[in-house]
Amino acid sequence: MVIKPKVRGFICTNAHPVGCAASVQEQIDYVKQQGALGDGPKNVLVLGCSTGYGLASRIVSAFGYGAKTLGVCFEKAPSDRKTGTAGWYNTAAFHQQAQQAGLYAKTLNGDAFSKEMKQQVIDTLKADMGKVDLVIYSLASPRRTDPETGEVYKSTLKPVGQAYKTKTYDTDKDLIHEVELEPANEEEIQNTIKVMGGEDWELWLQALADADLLADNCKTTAYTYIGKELTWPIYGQATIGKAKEDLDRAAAAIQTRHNDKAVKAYVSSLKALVTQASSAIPVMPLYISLIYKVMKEEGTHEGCIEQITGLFREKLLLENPQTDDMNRLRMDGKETNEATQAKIKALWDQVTQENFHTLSDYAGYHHEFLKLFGFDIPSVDYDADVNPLADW
Ligand SMILES: NC(=O)c1ccc[n+]([C@@H]2O[C@H](COP(=O)([O-])OP(=O)(O)OC[C@H]3O[C@@H](n4cnc5c(N)ncnc54)[C@H](O)[C@@H]3O)[C@@H](O)[C@H]2O)c1
Repeated sequence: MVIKPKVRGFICTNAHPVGCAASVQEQIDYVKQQGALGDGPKNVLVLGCSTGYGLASRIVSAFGYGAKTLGVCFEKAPSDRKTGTAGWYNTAAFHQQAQQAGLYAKTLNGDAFSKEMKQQVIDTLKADMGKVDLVIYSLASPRRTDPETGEVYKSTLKPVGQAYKTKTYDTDKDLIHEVELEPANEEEIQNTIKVMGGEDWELWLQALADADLLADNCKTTAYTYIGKELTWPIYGQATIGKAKEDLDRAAAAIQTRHNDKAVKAYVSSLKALVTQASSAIPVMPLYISLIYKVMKEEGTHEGCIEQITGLFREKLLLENPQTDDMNRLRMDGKETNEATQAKIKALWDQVTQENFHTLSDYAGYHHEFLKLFGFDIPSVDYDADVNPLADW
């Protein structure tokens, strides 16, 4: 099968197995180039392990620290006629590399919010790995089925309190235009918290504790985006921000609840990057195209793998890491500092349909977007016939 990108709106509906493998390889190579990372986790559970920040966390754990990794993801398998999702191919490529390197890796594909998946993870840990010393919570999902009631909750991306009018960039139509986003009602806010808040993170830690699978001094982190004034109305202070605030509550609750094991639970704030999750958020493609421009000029541009390598090395794995006043680990300083934000704000105010492609790094954004699905990678021959089937 010859596979070319099929982009629909903010998503690409297919993926390239060879391209995904090349992009996983690139991340592994980056980690290996860092040399010895020192002492680290031995048994890592990564929830949301197949793309974006979760995949990078898994790669750093395995190839940076030699850890055994158990991953959970929600991906579609390929068939003879249809490609699998990028996360499927990334996972297949990760397994191939891990096997070659003699690293234990197992991945369970299914709904991480369900009781069944928690049980499968527990059974796998008991059979193969034993207690975990690091749990990464990196799920990004538009919906969640409550494991007790079966009710399905959907998250929304809306401002809170008042309507918000802003510039946005429509990647599909190549158009800068104004959007007015209506504020969420209370039910929409609560539903978003139910999906992207901390409840499921707490349930995971509780399930592991009940099965006696938390190692002493186990660390756990969930990822957040805090951002600044430009993104607050649609992120930090919006429905998704309310859900992320709930992670702060959950982190404190996890530490108190699992104090007997001296569990350390942190929310880690990462920088804005092109991932499947962020491309779906209004305003983010415009904002990210502008920060790519500014941060590349400043020499501070980073991708998922650089952010996560830094997080592990400089913060998460330290005994007493520096935190902000909410006990969060901050890796977003190069984006959110006043000087960088001022440059982005200046571009933001100037940007129009006419100057967008020169003022912003949309070319860089678009390249990264295609790369998420294994496309636009120079070393890959996209005219070649490839086998869409892959497994792990
Ligand atoms: N992308 C950014 O700019 C950014 C910035 C800071 C923080 N974050 C946060 O990082 C976390 C990960 O986001 P990402 O951007 O890497 O997203 P992503 O879309 O690349 O990854 C999401 C992962 O969750 C898995 N997943 C989704 N639903 C699932 C389910 N029901 N069961 C099992 N697995 C499921 C997917 O398979 C995938 O592995 C999120 O909490 C996000 O808010 C993202």
